[in-house]
Amino acid sequence: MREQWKRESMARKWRCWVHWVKHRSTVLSGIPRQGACGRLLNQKEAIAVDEELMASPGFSVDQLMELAGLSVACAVATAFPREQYSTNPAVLLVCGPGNNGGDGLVAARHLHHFGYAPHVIYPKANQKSQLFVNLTTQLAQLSVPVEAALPENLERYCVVVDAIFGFSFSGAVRAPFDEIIRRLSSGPPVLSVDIPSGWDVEQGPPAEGVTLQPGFLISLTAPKMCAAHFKGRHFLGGRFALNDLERANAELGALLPQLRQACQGLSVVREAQAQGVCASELVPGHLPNEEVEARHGHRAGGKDVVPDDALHPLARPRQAPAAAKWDWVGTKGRVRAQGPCWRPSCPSPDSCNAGAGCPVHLRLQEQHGRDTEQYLRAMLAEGPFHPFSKHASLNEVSARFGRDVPADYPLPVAPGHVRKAKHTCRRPDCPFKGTDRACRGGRECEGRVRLGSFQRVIGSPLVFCNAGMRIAL
Ligand SMILES: NC(=O)C1=CN([C@@H]2O[C@H](COP(=O)(O)OP(=O)(O)OC[C@H]3O[C@@H](n4cnc5c(N)ncnc54)[C@H](O)[C@@H]3O)[C@@H](O)[C@H]2O)[C@@H](O)CC1
Ligand SMILES: [K+]
Repeated sequence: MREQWKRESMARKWRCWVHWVKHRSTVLSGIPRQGACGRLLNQKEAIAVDEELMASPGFSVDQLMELAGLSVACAVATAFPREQYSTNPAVLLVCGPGNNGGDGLVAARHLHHFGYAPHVIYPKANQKSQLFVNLTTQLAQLSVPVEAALPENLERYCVVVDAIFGFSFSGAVRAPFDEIIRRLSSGPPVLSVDIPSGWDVEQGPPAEGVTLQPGFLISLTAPKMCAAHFKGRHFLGGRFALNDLERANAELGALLPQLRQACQGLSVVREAQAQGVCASELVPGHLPNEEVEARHGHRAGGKDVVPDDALHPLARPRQAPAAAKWDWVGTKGRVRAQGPCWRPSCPSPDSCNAGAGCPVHLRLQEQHGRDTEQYLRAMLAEGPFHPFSKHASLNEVSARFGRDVPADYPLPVAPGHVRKAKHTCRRPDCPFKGTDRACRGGRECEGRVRLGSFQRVIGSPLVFCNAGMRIAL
């Protein structure tokens, strides 16, 4: 009986699995299904999506490139906000011979308008296509430098945009890009467009040789398989995906609410920059082996290039909440420490909030007596009273004269609302007995008696008063 139940259960599971696989493989129209991973696009799928976009919805290359380039510029503006720099931050854009390079040329134009100082390196300029000739002419008219060779000093750039190779790259990197990639691998942080240059579109970084390890990646339309090996901060740009593709790609589908908020062609660029809307950051967990901790971009030039507060909220390192500090229990309840003590002579400013436990307050009280005029003057010379202090009304005097209260300025020695405390301590050895300091026993008596202050109060001998016992030290 049990065996039969097991067999039926296995058969049920198998039928479910077959149904799921069949359903999944019938969604993408016009996109090769062999090797489809469902999560990340392989090279053939990426090319097919490109062709599909141009064939049926009739996107032109110019359109796609313009939107892709704008997304790249927005990703740069999000990762390296313009406001963090006093002058126009220099951005180096290294552009390759294909459309990936074209994205870089478009991004350079947008970055110029965003207030950055783009510098384009375009070693194998495409002179045959009118589109590329137009893009370089547009840059020339904005006085954006376009050169063939990588500059000697890369340190002055806040980020390098790697627009060398995209999803059509294959084989080993040929000259002159091999030397360029070698130099970029040890320079400033790198933001790769669609594919980190030199990486296999499906397998990821090459097993040997110098490898570019970008701290930032912006995938266009949908992440490709090599993105599974990427451990930096990941953006998604170029929102012209087909509905079929969105439906088929579960992870892309999960991102749709985020993508929908965004608008790729916002006319108000500042708003687009501020919200980072043109390039949506992927949430952790999107990629199969992505770890939240790996999203810092540490590997970009070996520096921690992304400040924690610039990370996606889910990717920020978790910090233990600061332990609540309590200063003293007063008649108004527990007073939370608000910050360091403001009194310059306070020996423990970090643990004291200038309240009743402040060593300065205790010292002056012992020195001049409780609530005496000398005490009040000495305290005002140290700064204002704690807002919960019974003398807080004297802070007006402090606000008026600062710490130099004139000697002839009358101070209310015993504020009317303050009841004079009675000495109720019943310890025979209470050090405050007979002094003008009223002790109510208990913790007040025990806790406030310190060796030094005790000596000052009663001179000698050194005696510690504790629960009525007399202990000679
Ligand atoms: N569908 C999309 O989402 C869009 C894609 N676009 C961009 O277009 C890119 C693809 O463009 P392309 O198909 O033109 O190809 P690539 O830009 O990837 O580059 C192809 C060029 O690289 C050269 N090349 C290939 N392997 C090489 C090697 N080992 N050493 C030296 N040179 C090599 C080829 O000779 C060719 O000139 C994408 O990655 C993306 O950046 C965007 O422009 C538009 C929208
Ligand atoms: K690239």
